[in-house]
Amino acid sequence: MGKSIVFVGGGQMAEAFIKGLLQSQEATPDTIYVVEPDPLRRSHLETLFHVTTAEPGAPLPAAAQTVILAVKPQVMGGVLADLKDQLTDRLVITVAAGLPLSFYASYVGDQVPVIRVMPNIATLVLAGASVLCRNQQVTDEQLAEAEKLFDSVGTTTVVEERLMDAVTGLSGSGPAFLLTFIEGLMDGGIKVGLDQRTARQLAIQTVFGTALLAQVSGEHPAELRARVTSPGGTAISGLQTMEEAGFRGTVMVAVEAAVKRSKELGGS
Ligand SMILES: NC(=O)C1=CN([C@@H]2O[C@H](COP(=O)(O)OP(=O)(O)OC[C@H]3O[C@@H](n4cnc5c(N)ncnc54)[C@H](OP(=O)(O)O)[C@@H]3O)[C@@H](O)[C@H]2O)C=CC1
Ligand SMILES: O=C(O)[C@@H]1CCC=N1
Repeated sequence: MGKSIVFVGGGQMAEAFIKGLLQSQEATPDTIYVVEPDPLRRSHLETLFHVTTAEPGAPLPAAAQTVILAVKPQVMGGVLADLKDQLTDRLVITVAAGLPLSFYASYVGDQVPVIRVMPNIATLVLAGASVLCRNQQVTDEQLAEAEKLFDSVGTTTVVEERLMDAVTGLSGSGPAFLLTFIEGLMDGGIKVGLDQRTARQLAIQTVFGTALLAQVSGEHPAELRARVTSPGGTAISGLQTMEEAGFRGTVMVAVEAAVKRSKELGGS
């Protein structure tokens, strides 16, 4: 990309992006500027990535054409109220859950190009799943530029805005569900006598390898699962317990609950 980028908010998501952008060489430290109130976070990011940081209130660098808003939805209104005059000539990219494009227009007007993104935490290891939508002011060139940015840290999908809450429930919140599943696998292993280190390694590699298999094969998960499930074997015994406990339904309801919360955060 080569042009400078401002991150407003230097928390978990900003850190994931900065790491990904630097690792993929899509940006260099001198092109990244982070606005963050917490001095410990600022110093953490400076030490780790050699980027420039500042407290909120300092003017944003004039050369930065792209501003990535990475603060919590609950504080976004205040951030936009403070920055609105500095956002008019830039491309605004927001990663906040829930907030619709109209929310940004209510602060900065409807002439500012805004791209709404739902990334996920796997961006940290260049394996994120980002989903984008745009307002009418975003040109095809700006969208392509944003896609390139997010492609550098994983996959990018462009959707209509009406689907953003749905993807927030699935790919945005999904890592939390999967990590809980990994914990469950680990605890199961520990319960039957494995040490923690072995249980962790096996749980993670099993989830990783299975996801890779599902991706590479292109087969429906049910077809792959049938291959692991020998008649009268071990897997079918475990699967029966999962079905009896309503595991699949619980996962579905978890996605739905996250979607509901995304809608609430967006005010609907
Ligand atoms: N974490 C995730 O997996 C995902 C998060 N998101 C979205 O990304 C956004 C950021 O989330 P996440 O990184 O997890 O949150 P964090 O709380 O880790 O990061 C937000 C940062 O913004 C800082 N901040 C608060 N007020 C201001 C301000 N006025 N100006 C600049 N920075 C400010 C906070 O500082 P302080 O803590 O001192 O208040 C904090 O360091 C959210 O909107 C979330 O919905 C989207 C997808 C996945
Ligand atoms: O929990 C959250 O609100 C953020 C958005 C998606 C994942 N984490």
